[in-house]
Amino acid sequence: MTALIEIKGVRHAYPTAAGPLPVLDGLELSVEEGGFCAVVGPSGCGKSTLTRLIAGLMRPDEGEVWLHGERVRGPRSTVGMAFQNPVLLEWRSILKNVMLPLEIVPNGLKGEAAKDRARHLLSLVGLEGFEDKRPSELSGGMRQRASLCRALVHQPEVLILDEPFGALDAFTREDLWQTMHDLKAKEPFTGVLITHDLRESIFLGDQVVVLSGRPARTQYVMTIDRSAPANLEELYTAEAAERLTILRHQIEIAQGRVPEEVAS
Ligand SMILES: Nc1ncnc2c1ncn2[C@@H]1O[C@H](COP(=O)(O)OP(=O)(O)OP(=O)(O)O)[C@@H](O)[C@H]1O
Repeated sequence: MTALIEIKGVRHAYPTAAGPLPVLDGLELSVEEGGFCAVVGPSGCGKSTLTRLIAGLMRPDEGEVWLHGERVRGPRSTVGMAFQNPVLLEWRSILKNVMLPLEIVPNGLKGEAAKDRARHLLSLVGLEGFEDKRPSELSGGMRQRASLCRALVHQPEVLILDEPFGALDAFTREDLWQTMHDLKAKEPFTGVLITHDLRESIFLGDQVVVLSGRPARTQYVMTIDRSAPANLEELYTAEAAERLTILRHQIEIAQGRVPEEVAS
């Protein structure tokens, strides 16, 4: 396996009226091709900044970001993104919302091929029959499913998910977690998931990275074997409870609520 995403010694500070605000401090991250990395950390530690760096939407002050052996120096169409707010365009049908990236990326599918691709993805997430609806006619969970299809329609190398399930109720969220696993089995991608939900991180990730408080560095990395098909029942095992305890402890360290030596 080769690393598809490599982040090496990334440092970044935002200029503010009060002077530079250091956000990332020597961050290291490596995600293998086909891997799914869940990133957790205290609020405001720099998680979204990390996603913007991977997508090439900004460049770090120091350090390097590599995607598939190429240094990231600008925005890349080979990255798909989905956010907590699905931001679908109300004047377009669900099908046309999903097709949007194909109109923007160079060499995207056109015409019937584009429609077939969008329809295929919508059927994979259980939205067959909703292609002609407007976004406001769908529930929040359905809109988020459509947004996932839109993020994947141009077969991006990397799918970045920034708290995509954060605004959903607990049952819908768990449904979407299972949908993510089904999607990944049929539409393989390399994923980075930003989340505040530790259960989500261990259910979806094969790697969970805990960032320290701001300025963030990589504080702790947990790897999870994903060779067996995912099943929500696995969240109720002793192994899951142990993982959650470890991660909760790491978050407390990151928040400065527990000294590092107490946890180790
Ligand atoms: N463009 C900007 N200019 C100045 N400061 C910024 C900018 N973008 C983000 N920040 C600040 O940088 C810090 C990190 O922001 P970021 O959104 O990356 O954190 P986060 O971990 O994703 O936050 P949250 O967990 O609350 O979603 C925050 O203090 C934020 O206010």
